Amino acid sequence: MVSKIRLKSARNRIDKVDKEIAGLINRRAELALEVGKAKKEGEGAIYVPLREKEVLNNVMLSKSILGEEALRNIYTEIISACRNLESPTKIAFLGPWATFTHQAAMKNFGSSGYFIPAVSPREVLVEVESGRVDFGVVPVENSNEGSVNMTLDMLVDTELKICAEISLKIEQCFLVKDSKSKILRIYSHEHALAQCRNWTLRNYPGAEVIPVSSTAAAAKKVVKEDFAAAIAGEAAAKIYDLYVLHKGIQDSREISRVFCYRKILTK
Ligand SMILES: O=C(O)C(=O)C[C@]1(C(=O)O)C=C[C@@H](O)C=C1
Repeated sequence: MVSKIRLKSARNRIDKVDKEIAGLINRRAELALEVGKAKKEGEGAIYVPLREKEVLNNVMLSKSILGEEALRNIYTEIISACRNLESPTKIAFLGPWATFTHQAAMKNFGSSGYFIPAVSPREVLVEVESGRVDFGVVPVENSNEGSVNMTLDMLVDTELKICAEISLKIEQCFLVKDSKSKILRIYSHEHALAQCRNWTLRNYPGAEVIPVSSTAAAAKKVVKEDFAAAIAGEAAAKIYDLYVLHKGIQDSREISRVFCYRKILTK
């Protein structure tokens, strides 16, 4: 009985706090709109990575029992929504959906905005050059595999400007449709298969390992086929509604990629 009363009382206080938080977020959004209007008058860029860093650092000063990562994630989303309110942001990335480039783009921009997958790094930059999108996100380096030459070759020719670098810790996951099913085939991009080769041999020695064009393509295969698994990032599990059977299965724990995106210099 006592615990029921405590529960009810704590929930009532949560409801009250939520109202206050929602009101404060709204106040913040109104201020962001004001900043946005001032920027449009002065022709300043809506997206200011340095200012966003400053805001996040400022927030991190208030220690939270939620921990740094949780607080950062919450604030990334608040800033993302405010930025998108000032002006809707269009972001092209090397697709398809759920690639690590997509994950890096979301890590940097939050989830507000329009994310548009492109088939190659060249197409990403063409989209930015044409002004159809505001930003492009392309992979430039993978600490395990080295530089992504397709991207580096293009960076020499383009007039676009790098406006941020994004580092992402690659965490490969083993995705299945049914957690109890036997696994006969494992699909993924050749890089991801290489990153998880020892783990795969140890855990699924009899399974056929099949390279496909991307980790997202692997996830799509698993949606359609039985007895199959995909090696892909966690984002793919969310997008394709798959079950994460194992997480962090890459052989080297330190694999990370650096991404950059470039904004058009003059419009
Ligand atoms: O301070 C600004 O320039 C804003 O537009 C506000 C804000 C924010 O929400 O804090 C939003 C977008 C910018 O990239 C930087 C910060």
